[in-house]
Amino acid sequence: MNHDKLAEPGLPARDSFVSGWQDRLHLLDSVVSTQEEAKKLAEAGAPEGTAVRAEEQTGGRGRMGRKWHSPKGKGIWMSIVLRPDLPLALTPQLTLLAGVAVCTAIREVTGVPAGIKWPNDLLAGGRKICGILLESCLREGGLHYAIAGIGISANLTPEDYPDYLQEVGTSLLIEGGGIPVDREQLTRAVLAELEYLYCLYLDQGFQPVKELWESMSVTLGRQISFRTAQGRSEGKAVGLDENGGLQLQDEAGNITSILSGEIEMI
Ligand SMILES: O=C(O)CCCC[C@@H]1SC[C@@H]2NC(=O)N[C@@H]21
Repeated sequence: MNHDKLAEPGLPARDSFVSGWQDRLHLLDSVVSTQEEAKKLAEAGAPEGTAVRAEEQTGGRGRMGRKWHSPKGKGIWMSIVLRPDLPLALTPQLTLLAGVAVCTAIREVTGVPAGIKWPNDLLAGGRKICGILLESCLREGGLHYAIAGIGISANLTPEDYPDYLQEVGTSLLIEGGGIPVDREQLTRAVLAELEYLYCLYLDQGFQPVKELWESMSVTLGRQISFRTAQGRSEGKAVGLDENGGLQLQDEAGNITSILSGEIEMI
């Protein structure tokens, strides 16, 4: 890992940071899912930062077994190999890290005021513009590698969305007043941000990522409804815990964390 790129102490010198991950990008045309393509590369020993982007996914997948709509030439459908030396319990932090990186890149390149809904959705205008899927491969009970899948709805028009996504999905094109996104520029920015933040994380731990995530969150301060084994429950989102779980405060002031799952902001 390029620790020599990080200035010490404090935050790294961003201006002098040169991304190497941009040179490890494989561009493909049509694939079932870039997650599978990245896994093949990881199994063959590809170094971390190796990325696969496809023009189209015929079987793009989201969290919880959902399909991910990935029409040809319209988005950034990309998966990146990560090989952190990390306890399994901390892998959710990587999802949050990826969210911060993509949110930063989107704001910088397009000016669209994206925000992060815990844990991994990027929203603009209250609708989803990006989803992140982190899949872990285990070996001998530990993390062997992780694949960070990033789906950014860049240049989709309203007509590109099937009926079931019309109300919930949007794109950078729509939210940016009809200005098409340069997908190559945004891809490079995402990889540079991701590499930078990942180096920072390995060097300094979760705290800097946590603070950035909290500053970009559209979840904090909101009343949240979430599903538990006992049914639905509610609380006010007040912060992230040290593992990346969402801290919720109930009416009595008690704080508990949720580590995974889906929330609704009410
Ligand atoms: O919000 C979600 O449910 C996560 C969506 C992740 C989609 C991306 S697109 C690139 C990569 N390949 C996939 O099949 N899924 C991820």
